[in-house]
Amino acid sequence: MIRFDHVSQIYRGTKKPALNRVDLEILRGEFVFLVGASGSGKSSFLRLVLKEDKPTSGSIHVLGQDLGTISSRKVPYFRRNLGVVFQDFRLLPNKNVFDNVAFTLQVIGKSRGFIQEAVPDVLAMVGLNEKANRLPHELSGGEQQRVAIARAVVNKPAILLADEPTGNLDPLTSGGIMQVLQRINAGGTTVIMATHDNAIVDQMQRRVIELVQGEVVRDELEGGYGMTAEIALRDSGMTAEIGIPGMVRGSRGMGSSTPTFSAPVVTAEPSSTSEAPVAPAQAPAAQAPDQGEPAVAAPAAPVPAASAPPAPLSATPRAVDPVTDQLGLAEKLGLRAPGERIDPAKDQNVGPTS
Ligand SMILES: Nc1ncnc2c1ncn2[C@@H]1O[C@H](COP(=O)(O)OP(=O)(O)OP(=O)(O)O)[C@@H](O)[C@H]1O
Repeated sequence: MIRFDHVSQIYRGTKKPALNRVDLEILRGEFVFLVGASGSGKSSFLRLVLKEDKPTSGSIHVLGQDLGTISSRKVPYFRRNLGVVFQDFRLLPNKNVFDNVAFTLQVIGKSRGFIQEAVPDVLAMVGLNEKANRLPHELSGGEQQRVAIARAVVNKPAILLADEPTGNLDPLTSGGIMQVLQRINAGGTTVIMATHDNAIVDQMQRRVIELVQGEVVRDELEGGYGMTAEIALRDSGMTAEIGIPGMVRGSRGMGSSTPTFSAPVVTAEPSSTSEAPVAPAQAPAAQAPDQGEPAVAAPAAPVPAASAPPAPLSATPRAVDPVTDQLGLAEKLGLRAPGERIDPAKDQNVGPTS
């Protein structure tokens, strides 16, 4: 599903590779944590999967396509297979929850009927069906992240890329977000999550790929956060305890005491706009536990497998252009090829009918 062959990334003006001869394969349906100290190359990896950057050397295959040969005209179509979630949510502040999620579908030209069915389904999946008419600023941080996740998966992406999705949330709220991501993964979507959240990684015991200075130093099927990454985390003062409902905090995974390299794991295939993004409602440390965090509805069906608005993944906190209009944002998110037109009739009157 995703294969990196000898991939290196050296940014212009730098000497040290952000990624250094990375070889790995991620199979359909896997849940993978990307861990490593700040600057170890996690976001660079995600940007390459999204074809937001081109590697300096090596080849990348995603969903059977050699990213080196996809024409720029086809990139927006390729990206519709990928959903992306960010630490800072990036919701459209003047649109309600329904319309934030519907926006992705409108941009790719889905019919009003499709939107009216798909959006409530995905909002129920993330536990927000009661809040379809709320504006982002009327939601807690955890709820805003659920909207962002709903938007990312409403078009059933095969792959969900999450760049520190719990980075702005308190531990309890983070646990709720992880439940949602687990549910999405259980529906068959491959999830790749870059994180500094050692407690989540230790608790989930999923595949862990650890990067140190752009090199894969550990690739474990059921790993913990790992000592190298943890030391870096401790030095930065960013540690947390979490509680993922239904999960017992287990012992550390092998390799947590000493970073070891093991061959990439093989797991079984699963069965199966004028608005700028809104910033987190509260600062991470100051945010109170998400009291209104909804109990998430049981998955009625496998979660829709593609497309978040693949917004650019950037290494540093992203500056937001407040004057970006919807058309510009859609193009920027890679949902539409530059110059591609959409039917304006489909762009209007999308919202809950009740
Ligand atoms: N656009 C860029 N131009 C130059 N250097 C870059 C660029 N983006 C990233 N880098 C450098 O590449 C290295 C890897 O950065 P990257 O953002 O991938 O790390 P990261 O593991 O995601 O870090 P963090 O956890 O802080 O988000 C760092 O040394 C960073 O400074």
